[in-house]
Amino acid sequence: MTAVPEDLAAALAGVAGRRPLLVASDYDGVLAPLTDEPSTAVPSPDVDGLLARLAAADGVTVALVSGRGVEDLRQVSGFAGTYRWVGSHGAEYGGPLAGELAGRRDAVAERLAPLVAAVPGARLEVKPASVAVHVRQVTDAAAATRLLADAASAAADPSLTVKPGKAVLEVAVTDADKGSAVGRLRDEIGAAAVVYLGDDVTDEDVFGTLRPGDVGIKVGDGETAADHRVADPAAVVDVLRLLADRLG
Ligand SMILES: O=P(O)(O)OC[C@H]1O[C@H](O[C@H]2O[C@H](CO)[C@@H](O)[C@H](O)[C@H]2O)[C@H](O)[C@@H](O)[C@@H]1O
Repeated sequence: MTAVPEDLAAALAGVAGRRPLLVASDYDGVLAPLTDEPSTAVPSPDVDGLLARLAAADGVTVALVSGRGVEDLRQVSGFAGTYRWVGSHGAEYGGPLAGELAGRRDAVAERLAPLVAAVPGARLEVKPASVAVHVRQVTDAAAATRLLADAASAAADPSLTVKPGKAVLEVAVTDADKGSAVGRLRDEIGAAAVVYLGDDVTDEDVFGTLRPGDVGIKVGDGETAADHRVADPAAVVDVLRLLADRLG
């Protein structure tokens, strides 16, 4: 158990009385520690219970906002609570994606596959609205950097959105972003305040939209527009527990 930084504890105490309250979180690197293989990135056993406690509080909505597709996120997380599920960096919002996107995504995958196949350890992940080039298991750092640059060049097309992340580069066939998705949730719920936790570049799209009285929490190192920071997913568990305790 780690101590929640004092300024963050005070901010959580401030937000705990506001309703409706939206508590939204990224998944990988926040609710689940990063792993070499995406299918093994599972949360600590406490996380679902804490999220469920938050979601059970009157006037509180819990949302999972991930770069993963929603089905993948449901499976890998094993979460069973009543949450809002937003996947594919916001492209999957309130239901599955239009089928016509799959053809465009497959064309991107076809373009990137030979580049990935040429680099030992690299992997291509085909998701509902994007293709991700993973280099976490590429041992040659220069080859990994080159591959990400080559993939970005191959995806230089105004109809595509390139999203860099942790040991990954995603090429999306929509221009959805997490900031717009959280804004949409905020409006839909009429949220008086938002708590958002994230660790990666794509989460900065959310931190940049937060308003006075909201609580943005960056997990781990790196530049951020968030006002608060904790070290890792273990510290996130403590933050969720403190907030759940505050909500009663
Ligand atoms: O928005 P998130 O929920 O954080 O999802 C972002 C991406 O997460 C996954 O990749 C990342 O986590 C993997 C498992 O720990 C890790 O191996 C990889 O290096 C990370 O980039 C997922 O595979 C992607 O589809 C998500 O977009």
